[in-house]
Amino acid sequence: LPLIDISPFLTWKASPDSRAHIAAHLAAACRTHGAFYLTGHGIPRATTSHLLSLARRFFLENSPAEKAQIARQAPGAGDEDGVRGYQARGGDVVGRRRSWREVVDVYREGGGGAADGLLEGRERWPERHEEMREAVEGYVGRVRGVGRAVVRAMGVALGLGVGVGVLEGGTEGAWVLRLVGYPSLPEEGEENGEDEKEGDGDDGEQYSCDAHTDYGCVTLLLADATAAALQVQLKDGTWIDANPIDDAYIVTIGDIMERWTNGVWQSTTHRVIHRGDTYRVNVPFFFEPALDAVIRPLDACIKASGEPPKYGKIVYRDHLFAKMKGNF
Ligand SMILES: O=C(O)CCC(=O)C(=O)O
Ligand SMILES: [Fe+2]
Repeated sequence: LPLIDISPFLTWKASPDSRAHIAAHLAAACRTHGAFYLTGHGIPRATTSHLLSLARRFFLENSPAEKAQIARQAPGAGDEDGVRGYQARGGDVVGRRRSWREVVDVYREGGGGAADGLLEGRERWPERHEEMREAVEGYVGRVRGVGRAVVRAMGVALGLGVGVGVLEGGTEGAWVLRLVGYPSLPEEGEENGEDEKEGDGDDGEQYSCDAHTDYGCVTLLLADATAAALQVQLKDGTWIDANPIDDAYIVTIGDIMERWTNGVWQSTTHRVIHRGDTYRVNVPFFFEPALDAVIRPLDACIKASGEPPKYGKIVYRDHLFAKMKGNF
């Protein structure tokens, strides 16, 4: 996968030439690979490694009962909104398969404005997870800035001059942060004593996380050093390992970006097959449009695609809530 240094979009001092240079690389990366390594993001290594190690400790050092204290609840139970919190292995479904992983989902607070209270909840970090709450909040403050820089660069890459509509109108975008823990997949044929469908596809293959595209705008993956786990599908259908590079994010394109670009950039199909001995930890950050953003193919992209608009108009909130209700 290509390497993109985003630093010219994070400082006022960068020359227009340096930005144009990066934007040209970015355009090629998004069109041909749909994923890239992001360097020059400016988030200290201490911040990212602290968050990864807290996530690892959360998954490995808490009992199931302790984790269940922040388990996802049905919408409407207390002030729960049915999307935040912990899901044990087997709870999370991607594609047609149960994932072989445990997750904690953290959403921006502030309400979704849905009649049924979806996204109206608050984060619940029990006292003993205070350090985690602080680390997540501090990290989100920084990684959102990187997300903004990426979409600003994408706007330039698409010839729009501004950030692909994400920041239009000054409305603050939505976001989701996920802490993910991957135990190693069981050996082939090994009896795991549980629901045999778990992690097990129709084709007999096992996946830690089945092939999918992310539903939002762009995803910034902060992963530990585990190699041979995440795979990205190239446009010709072949799968390649997207192994982590020290201090770089792996960025993938989501469905919203495909709609905005009228398919000039297609959302990235990816999956996880983790057979290594170690417990893998990953913290994807999903950088999203504002909930009230109206998403339709952008005029410049319709022109560039040389095709009529392929996607209708949607409001991001409706798109997101439909995904949430279908458990993605
Ligand atoms: O664990 C990974 O590397 C990817 C996770 C992922 O694709 C997701 O949670 O959407
Ligand atoms: Fe994903």
